[in-house]
Amino acid sequence: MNLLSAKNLSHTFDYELFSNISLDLQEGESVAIIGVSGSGKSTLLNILSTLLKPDRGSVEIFDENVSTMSKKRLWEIKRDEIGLVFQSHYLFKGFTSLENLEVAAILSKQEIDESLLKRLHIDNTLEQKVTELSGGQQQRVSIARVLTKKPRLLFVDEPTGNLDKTTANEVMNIFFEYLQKYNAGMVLVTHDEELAARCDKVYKLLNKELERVN
Ligand SMILES: Nc1ncnc2c1ncn2[C@@H]1O[C@H](COP(=O)(O)OP(=O)(O)OP(=O)(O)O)[C@@H](O)[C@H]1O
Repeated sequence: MNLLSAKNLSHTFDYELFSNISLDLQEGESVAIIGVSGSGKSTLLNILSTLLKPDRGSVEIFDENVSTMSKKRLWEIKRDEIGLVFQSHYLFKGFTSLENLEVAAILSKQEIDESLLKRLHIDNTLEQKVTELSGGQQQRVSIARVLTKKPRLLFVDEPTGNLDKTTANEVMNIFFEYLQKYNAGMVLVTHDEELAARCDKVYKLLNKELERVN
């Protein structure tokens, strides 16, 4: 089964960003998308993660077409199976770290993994309001929150932007271990070619096409 299968996607804002691009993602697989600023990487990620409807083409998740599935099914998939790690964290601002994690745990009926909090070095921030944390700490709380719900699909946009190199590597290790443990898949958008090279496949968005480079 494909976790994700996108076929012949095209999208235009002020200009055509890409046309006729296709991408598949298997269980346990990681795919990186690189490309210059403005080439449409984040737009593509938004389409793959069901946040944005493509002008043309289709996205299938677990072999089900997103554009024809019921609203209820799409909502379930978004709630339980899609994990978004974007630069803007969308944490609940008046809440502590722990409360943010508890919301995810309750909604998805999953347990908070304390060893994950230790590895992300946020186990000592649990009682603090997230607004009192540094950008890098907030980013790690948002990563912990996403992984708490145990999604099968991770969509990750520049996940290590706020982090020093050692922490960034540890975060990527956590993602890769997660993919193996839960048979999940990850689409990673990044400018960092070193980071991209750790993925199973690397594509470049260039001249409106998605070209496999690694
Ligand atoms: N909602 C929107 N409405 C109109 N134009 C948009 C919208 N979102 C993105 N764009 C435009 O589409 C183009 C591609 O943006 P996108 O964020 O997908 O590129 P990117 O490759 O991710 O860039 P970066 O690497 O700088 O994050 C840009 O010109 C941007 O202004």
